[in-house]
Amino acid sequence: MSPDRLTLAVQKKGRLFEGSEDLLKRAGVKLAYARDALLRRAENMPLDVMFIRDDDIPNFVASGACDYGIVGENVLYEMASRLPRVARLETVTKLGFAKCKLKLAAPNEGTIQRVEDLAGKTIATTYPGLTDKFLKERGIEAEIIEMGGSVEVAPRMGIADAICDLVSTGATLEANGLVAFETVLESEAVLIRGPRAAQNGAAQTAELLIERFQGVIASRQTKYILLNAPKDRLDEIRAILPGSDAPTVAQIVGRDDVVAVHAVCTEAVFWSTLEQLKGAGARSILVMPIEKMMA
Ligand SMILES: Nc1ncnc2c1ncn2[C@@H]1O[C@H](COP(=O)(O)OP(=O)(O)OP(=O)(O)O)[C@@H](O)[C@H]1O
Ligand SMILES: O=P(O)(O)OC[C@H]1O[C@H](OP(=O)(O)OP(=O)(O)O)[C@H](O)[C@@H]1O
Ligand SMILES: [Mg+2]
Repeated sequence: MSPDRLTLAVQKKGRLFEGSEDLLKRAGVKLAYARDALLRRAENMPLDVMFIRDDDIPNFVASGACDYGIVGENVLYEMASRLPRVARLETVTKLGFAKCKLKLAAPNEGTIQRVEDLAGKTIATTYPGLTDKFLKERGIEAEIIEMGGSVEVAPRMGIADAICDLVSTGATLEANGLVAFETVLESEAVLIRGPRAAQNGAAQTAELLIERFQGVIASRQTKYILLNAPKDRLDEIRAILPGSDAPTVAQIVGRDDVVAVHAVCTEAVFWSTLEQLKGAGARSILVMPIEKMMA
């Protein structure tokens, strides 16, 4: 691998792939077309993107095979519990996608309803390191059964009494007659940096890419709001605008009682926010996405 090109490891296919691809695209990275390639070069910057299985990403980065990686915190911490060099990896930034929780769950209306009930029981999981750490911290002795996937079927098949697995909507748990009773970890995709990244000749590219990633993340829920506000209710309307400290207030030609307000809102704008604004007298409310942001 060229020392002057930055390397970034991302998941080849799966739940992290789409978010990683979207982030790169929004950050202006143009990847050269290559069908089923393990490595794709960026056409417009000295960057190579390596497509691998997510479990391999922390170790690829920790060993210096790649400078950076995009991986779920769940996999990062699980691997960190097994490999000291992974435990030393630096998390550069959270990326705001692939949000899920690692949870303990057991059959509906069974005898396991809280963590203490796990003593002497069996727990199936793809995350033995994280599960073990959680149980040890609480002084509970239980047998951990490692599985590669489809963990939710384990109790029904008589393989384990409980499970420790990822949950997002909860649909998979429900479909398998399971109920969660404890959260072990809250996880999302993160950007990790390896020990050799700083020495790479393309460290400047990394700086630029990280700044762009942070811009993409910040602009995701940031919205630009335009509205007309009665002058005498301006303070009330400003207080409703989510995460906006300095809106622009402009005159409207021919109107003395109403002003135009332009605001960048850094927190989520819901339908209920618009209803509140309308209730405070705002009219002609427009909410627009922001494509790019740089501080
Ligand atoms: N239901 C979910 N909702 C949101 N994020 C999830 C969900 N399930 C998993 N994730 C996140 O996405 C990551 C990848 O999940 P995926 O199911 O694609 O993994 P995998 O099958 O182990 O993939 P690979 O073949 O790369 O090893 C998980 O480690 C987790 O961080
Ligand atoms: O709470 P839910 O929204 O139902 O999501 C949870 C499921 O999603 C993940 O599996 P995935 O669908 O990625 O399949 P996999 O087991 O093959 O990785 C996870 O392992 C759960 O099984
Ligand atoms: Mg995996």
